[in-house]
Amino acid sequence: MDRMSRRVAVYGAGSWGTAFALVLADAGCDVTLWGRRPELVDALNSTHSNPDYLPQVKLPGTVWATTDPAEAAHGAHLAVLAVSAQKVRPLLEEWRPQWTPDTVFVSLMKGIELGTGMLMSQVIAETTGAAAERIAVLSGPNLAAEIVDRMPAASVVACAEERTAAAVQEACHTHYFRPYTNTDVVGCELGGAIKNVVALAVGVTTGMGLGDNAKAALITRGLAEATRLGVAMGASPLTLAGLAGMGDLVATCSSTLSRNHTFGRHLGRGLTVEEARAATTQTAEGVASCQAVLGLAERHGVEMPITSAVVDMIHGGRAPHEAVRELMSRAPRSESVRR
Ligand SMILES: NC(=O)C1=CN([C@@H]2O[C@H](COP(=O)(O)OP(=O)(O)OC[C@H]3O[C@@H](n4cnc5c(N)ncnc54)[C@H](O)[C@@H]3O)[C@@H](O)[C@H]2O)C=CC1
Ligand SMILES: O=C(CO)COP(=O)(O)O
Repeated sequence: MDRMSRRVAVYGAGSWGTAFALVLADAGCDVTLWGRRPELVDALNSTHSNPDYLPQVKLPGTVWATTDPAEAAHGAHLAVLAVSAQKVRPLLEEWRPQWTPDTVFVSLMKGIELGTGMLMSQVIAETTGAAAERIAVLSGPNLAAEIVDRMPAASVVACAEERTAAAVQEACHTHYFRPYTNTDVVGCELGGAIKNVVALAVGVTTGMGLGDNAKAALITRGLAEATRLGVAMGASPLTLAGLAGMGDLVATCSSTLSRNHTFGRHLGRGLTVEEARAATTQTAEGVASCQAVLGLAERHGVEMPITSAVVDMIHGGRAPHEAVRELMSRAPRSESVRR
């Protein structure tokens, strides 16, 4: 990357946008972090911390926050998107004129758009007009609260154009953050979105006190669901077996830091969906995206019983113990059945 391209815009000053701004700054980039709330942006600039999401972070002086999206875009060759997946479309439409024909977009978002069933890379392509060579996604086991403590983590940067993936990899490679490249964008995005749904299911069984065998079964069969849908949509099963699939399943389904896992635990302990929502101040993407994932599964003729159970619990009023009973009483089958 040339000198100019060391300027990066990160949109979304929530947990992951803030943590990734730190990674980029540690990798030598000058980062402008866009946030929508002036009081949070002021706090970021005056304290170099993020009191609302990650008070423990100490951002270096090369991270500057702004509420002005045009200021964020100015001179930045990378536009990193870290807002909630269901909220990004109108923002991209509004901001489109601020980017240049060279801007490379990097999605950090792990969700599928409700209504359209589009992956975030597809939403970016449709709203900005950018070609696939300029759209990358970053996905992997990357809990923001660990990253800001500079604890070791690996991730995947995927782009149809290997050189773009390599440029993004170079922009965010630090001594504690190790990104791999991949050209399988669909596999990486599906892995990131579906692990959130599986983490909700694991959270439910954890909240119900159903033990580690249940957790292992959900993680493994959740991976089977992700792989079936991925293959039907053109992804490589190896991608789902990698960091963006299995890796992120392990992190998210094991960690109490995960918002999806925590939301599921609330349900498993007997909270209603509304009570769980009220207890969750940050984005738990699986809550909305589970419906979009199930829609994709139906469109592609793929069975996803865990996803279906999560949709039933969150959007259909099904009690957790009923969902567990239904999953366990499904007709016996071979482990190798593909669809
Ligand atoms: N937190 C984490 O550890 C990780 C999160 N992710 C993904 O990153 C994405 C962002 O998640 P987080 O930063 O964790 O969520 P968050 O809840 O901490 O922050 C969400 C951000 O989106 C913004 N936002 C929400 N609605 C908006 C709207 N209508 N207009 C403008 N901005 C709006 C919020 O102001 C906030 O800056 C999600 O897709 C998540 O799955 C991916 C990897 C790790
Ligand atoms: O994606 C994540 C870790 O890789 C964060 O998971 P949650 O969104 O469930 O907190």
